[in-house]
Formats: sequence, C-alpha cells, structure tokens
Amino acid sequence: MADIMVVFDFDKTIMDWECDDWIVHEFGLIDLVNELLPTTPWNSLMDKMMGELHSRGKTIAEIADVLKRATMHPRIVPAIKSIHALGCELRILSDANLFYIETILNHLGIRECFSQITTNPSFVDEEKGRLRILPFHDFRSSPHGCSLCPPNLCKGAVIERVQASVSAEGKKKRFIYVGDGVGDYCPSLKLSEGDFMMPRKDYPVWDLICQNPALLKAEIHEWTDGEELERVVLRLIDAIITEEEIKSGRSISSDREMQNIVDHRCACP
Ligand SMILES: Cc1ncc(C[n+]2csc(CCOP(=O)(O)O)c2C)c(N)n1
Ligand SMILES: [Mg+2]
Repeated sequence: MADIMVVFDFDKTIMDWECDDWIVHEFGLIDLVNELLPTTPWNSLMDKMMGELHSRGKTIAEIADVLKRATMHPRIVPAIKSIHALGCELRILSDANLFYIETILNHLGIRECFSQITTNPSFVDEEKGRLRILPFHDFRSSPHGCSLCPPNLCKGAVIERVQASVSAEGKKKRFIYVGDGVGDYCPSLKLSEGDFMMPRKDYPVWDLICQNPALLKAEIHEWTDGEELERVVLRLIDAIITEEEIKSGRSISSDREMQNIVDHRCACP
C-alpha cells in the first residue's frame, strides 16, 4: 500500500459542473436563486431550493436522475480507478453535499474507491420526503474563524485534521490535492513539503496560487482537463513510489520519472 493520499475536490474537478448550478439550471430555479441570493448564505439557499422542489412535487429520485445526467470528462473515472489500483488512499473534500456526491459516485460505480467523503451533510426528511442540506461547520455555534473560506466549510481546517490524525497514528503520508475553486486555496497553504498541489489552470485556485506561489510548501502541478489530470496525477504517484523505493534501497533510480516531474511543474506567470 502506497502511503499516498489523493484528495479530490468534486465540483469542476471530478465533475464539469458545480452540481448546485446544474440542479438550479435543470429545474429552472435561476430566478428564485437570484432573488434570494443577496440575503441568504449559499448553503441555506440550496436547502431552501430542495424545499421548493419538494413543494413542486419533485421527488428525490427525480433529483438523483438529474444529478446522474451531469457531465464529466471521460478520463476522470479511469484516473480514479487507476489511482485506487495503485494502492493510494482517495478522499473527497467538497463544498457540494453528501447526497449529490454519493448519488453520482454510486452511479459511476466508483464510490468504493474513496475511503472518506468530507462535505456538507444531507439527509432525507423521511416524513416529508424532502432533501435537507446542512453546513459542514455549524457556523452559528462554532465558527471556524478562517477568513479565506465560506462560513459553512473551511477545507484547510479539514486538511489539518487529516494531517493530525495521520501523524497521531505514527504514519507519514504524502498528499496530492486536486482542486479548482477559491475554497481549495486554504488547504493548499496547509500542505507540507513533499506534498503536491494540483490546481486547475485558469481557475480561481490557480489564480490565487499564482499571485504568490512561494506561500505553498507543496510542489505545484497544474492541469487543464481530465486527460491532463490523469497524466499528471499518475506521473506524480509513480515518482513518489519510485522515490520512496530509492530511499528504502529497493529500486534502481529513475531519472526519467524525476525529469517528467520537473517538466510538469506549474508555469505560473
Ligand atoms: C453565486 C454563487 N455563490 C456561491 C456558490 C457556492 N459555491 C461556490 S463553489 C461551490 C461548490 C464547491 O464544491 P467543490 O468544493 O466540490 O468544488 C459552491 C456550492 C455558487 N455556486 N454560486
Ligand atoms: Mg471545485
């Protein structure tokens, strides 16, 4: 088992879409969202939209069917399966919600590739058959205090918690973090030397990182689409495994892999 943990963002990383936007678009909720947006935090807004769908007679199965139609790059699923087959631990860290993510991952047959999904909780109100979406952090009773992140979820705090639990077990893991959004910036700052940050090129997290790449201790490797994500992540895993083998004296050195890594470093302006 490789001591590598690959952390995936979900929306616009695994999926082409932000799932909330997909739902809002497909169910024709855009006007209502725009009306409520100035006065309602996003997380509560989506909970309200689930109430709205319920009152319009839309079932949870219909919501699931819409989610299953959301598109993604054809290399994402093979990439996830390959990472899993290489013995890496895979996790999801997302500001979507558990219902969306589990519905889509089960539909794709890759739910079992992930050891943990950290996101906003959701549950079905059994009595009413209505989907509820809750914030990951209870921001009224215990705000996370991070100014970079939305009130409902600080992904940096989650990464710190994961790092602490890994070291409490006396283990050392190398992290690879793949993401696109503003919310992926805070966790990128928490990664350690020897870790890898994979920001999606020309997306918000890439713009933020490029303002001052020296703030990151992790090595930065950009990607543009599912095909490049697959290529870069598999190359990084290969290089980490080779490096660990060299350190433990189990393998011949691999100049080729190391050169590949250097070639693919982020070309931030
Ligand atoms: C106008 C507007 N305000 C706020 C939001 C909220 N929001 C931004 S990114 C995202 C999903 C992140 O999931 P992941 O962490 O998996 O990328 C969410 C729920 C929005 N979509 N539109
Ligand atoms: Mg995202």
